[in-house]
Amino acid sequence: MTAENPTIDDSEIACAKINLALHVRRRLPDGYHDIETIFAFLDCGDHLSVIAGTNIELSVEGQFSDGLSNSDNLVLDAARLLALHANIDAGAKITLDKRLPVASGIGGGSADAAATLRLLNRFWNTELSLESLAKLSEPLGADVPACVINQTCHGAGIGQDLMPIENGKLSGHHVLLVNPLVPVSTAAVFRDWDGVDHGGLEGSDPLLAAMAGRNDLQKPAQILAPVIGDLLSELNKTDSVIARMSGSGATCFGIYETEQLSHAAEKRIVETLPNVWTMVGGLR
Ligand SMILES: C[C@](O)(CO)[C@H](O)COP(=O)(O)OP(=O)(O)OC[C@H]1O[C@@H](n2ccc(N)nc2=O)[C@H](O)[C@@H]1O
Ligand SMILES: Nc1ncnc2c1ncn2[C@@H]1O[C@H](COP(=O)(O)OP(=O)(O)OP(=O)(O)O)[C@@H](O)[C@H]1O
Repeated sequence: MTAENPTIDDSEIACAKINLALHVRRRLPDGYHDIETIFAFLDCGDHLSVIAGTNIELSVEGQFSDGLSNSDNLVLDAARLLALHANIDAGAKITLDKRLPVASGIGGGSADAAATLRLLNRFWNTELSLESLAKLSEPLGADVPACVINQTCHGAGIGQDLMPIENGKLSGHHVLLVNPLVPVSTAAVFRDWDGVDHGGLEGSDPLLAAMAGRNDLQKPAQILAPVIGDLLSELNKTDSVIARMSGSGATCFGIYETEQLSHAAEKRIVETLPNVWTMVGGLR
């Protein structure tokens, strides 16, 4: 067993998260916001692996490792949180292969923290249920519990009141992610939200609810990163059933009925837009 050739038990995918719709309802006294959202997850993302070690250590590699710390990282926060909670003096040498752009609205650090909890829960035999891991993860960030659950969920509160939902009409669809390689700060985007409650989500089928919904953070994000408008306009020219910004941006996604259509859209997008990062995946 090596980090280069991990067995399934020693590795975990930090699946990219998208917000099929994101309605901001209210600013809270602590500066956070009540939202209503539908989280969905791709079957691809960052890769984590672990081997035995005396201390909890992290090494970061991969396309987006530049500038990411191996000492101040959500992966380490998650590992320490689990060790403390389980009251164990365990070590782990973790490797993070960073494939998702940083500060991009698709989970990133949140998905890494969540994957760390699932991975170490197996590696250390701490045997917490997924629901307990999700609860434990709340202090790590608003998106982390949903990333722990790692399946389509309705989210309320600050995004941590979760209800898993069936994929319904979304089943079998594929997703194209497009990021303009411009980092966007989540806090800055929430700060510029217009402060108006435009209403909640309607309907229970995630695809239909998403189609009827919106992303209230698009406007403020697009002021910070105008290129979001170009991404959406190009995605809308493909065969997507929905094209929308995810989270606080700047990543936008298209949803397609087949894998073939998602790859055709990716080809078109990279031919049209210079300097974008793309990823295609199935929905979990
Ligand atoms: C935009 C979303 O990605 C949608 O799923 C999330 O709401 C953000 O989740 P996240 O990145 O895990 O957020 P955190 O790391 O907890 O918070 C980053 C910053 O975003 C703002 N924030 C986040 C979540 C929320 N419901 N309201 C907020 O106002 C706060 O200013 C906070 O300081
Ligand atoms: N493992 C990690 N991967 C990415 N960012 C991390 C990680 N650990 C800590 N961070 C910090 O978290 C910040 C937010 O990055 P992240 O990629 O999680 O944002 P995001 O994609 O906007 O997430 P979300 O969709 O949850 O809002 C970064 O500026 C980075 O410094």
